[in-house]
Amino acid sequence: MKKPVKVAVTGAAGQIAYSLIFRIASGSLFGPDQPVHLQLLEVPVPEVLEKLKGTVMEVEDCAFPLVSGITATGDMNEAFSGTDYAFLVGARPRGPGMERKDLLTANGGIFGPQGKAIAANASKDVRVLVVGNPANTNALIAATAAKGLDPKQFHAMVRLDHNRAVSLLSGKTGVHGNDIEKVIIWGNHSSTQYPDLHNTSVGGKPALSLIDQAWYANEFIPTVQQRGAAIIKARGLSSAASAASAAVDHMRDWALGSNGKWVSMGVPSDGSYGIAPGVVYGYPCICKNGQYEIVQGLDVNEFSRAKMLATETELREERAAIEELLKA
Ligand SMILES: NC(=O)c1ccc[n+]([C@@H]2O[C@H](COP(=O)([O-])OP(=O)(O)OC[C@H]3O[C@@H](n4cnc5c(N)ncnc54)[C@H](O)[C@@H]3O)[C@@H](O)[C@H]2O)c1
Ligand SMILES: O=C(O)C[C@H](O)C(=O)O
Repeated sequence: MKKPVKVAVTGAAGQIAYSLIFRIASGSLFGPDQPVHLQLLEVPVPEVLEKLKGTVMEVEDCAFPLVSGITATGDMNEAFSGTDYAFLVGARPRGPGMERKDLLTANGGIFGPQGKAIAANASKDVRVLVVGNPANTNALIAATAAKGLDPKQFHAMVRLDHNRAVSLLSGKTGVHGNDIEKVIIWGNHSSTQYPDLHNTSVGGKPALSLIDQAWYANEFIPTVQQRGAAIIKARGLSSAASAASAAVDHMRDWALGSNGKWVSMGVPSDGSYGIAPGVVYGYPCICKNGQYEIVQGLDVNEFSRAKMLATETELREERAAIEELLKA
């Protein structure tokens, strides 16, 4: 048996965690031969910790062969002790009629202290995926606070949008998602994100040769951009199992490699494609040997450039709005 890896999940009594923890424990993340030690963090409020206890009891009752231990705590230093992989999920979700950036004030304050606690306690190679909204700017806050770690160790999740785009295109073309490649989500996990099909192939053919431009511009893009709101309207709660699934996809590809495939990841901009350095921006990435690289050299037409800039502008505005948190 391999040595267990330590996997932290924050917001561990919440609805995404209720799916995510069980996926990690069952081996969906690292495969059937990798034991995991679960580190579950919640707010130090007695009723919430009691609820977390209930989740832990259920994990125990699954008798998962791969779970080597469980730490459930309201103390972030304990939760991030020796962590190899961290999912920062704990944050308030939006309700109907809200944009995700409306959560910046409520949630921004969570991620600085957690970034600090990760830098102080986690493995120096820790990989952190921020799921809590607004995910891109929260990742920037956490990375900035985590002195001594590389900002590239902090990602934001746009994989749910990527998976939504694949699924929608699959439904339209009748080709299984397995045969759809090179979808890109550029920018923010928000309604300004740009789902780009200019490089996408569907069953080996260019996607844009199979769908008409009007459907792409007027149906496909807005549907992907608004899918989170559509789920909230239908369920009365924000997406949970699909978010957990996307989080597993993101972390697995980052850690184990994407096998040459393009995957969309919110990563700190290095200036690629003219995007402001530092903002956490959705890019097409290829992962290998535990590292990611932004796909370079793509042609960007005027249509795409305008949309990439719109989402970059929103991210700059979010960064300006929390400037004080970046200094703390
Ligand atoms: N990036 C994405 O694609 C994506 C997708 C879905 C949801 N989300 C976001 O994920 C977040 C969680 O969603 P949910 O549905 O699980 O919410 P939820 O309300 O069911 O659970 C959130 C949990 O986080 C806990 N929490 C709050 N502050 C915390 C802190 N400082 N430390 C540890 N735990 C803390 C709460 O006590 C709660 O139990 C929301 O912000 C939501 O908008 C992001
Ligand atoms: O839309 C939301 O607020 C939740 C989540 O970010 C989603 O995309 O489903």
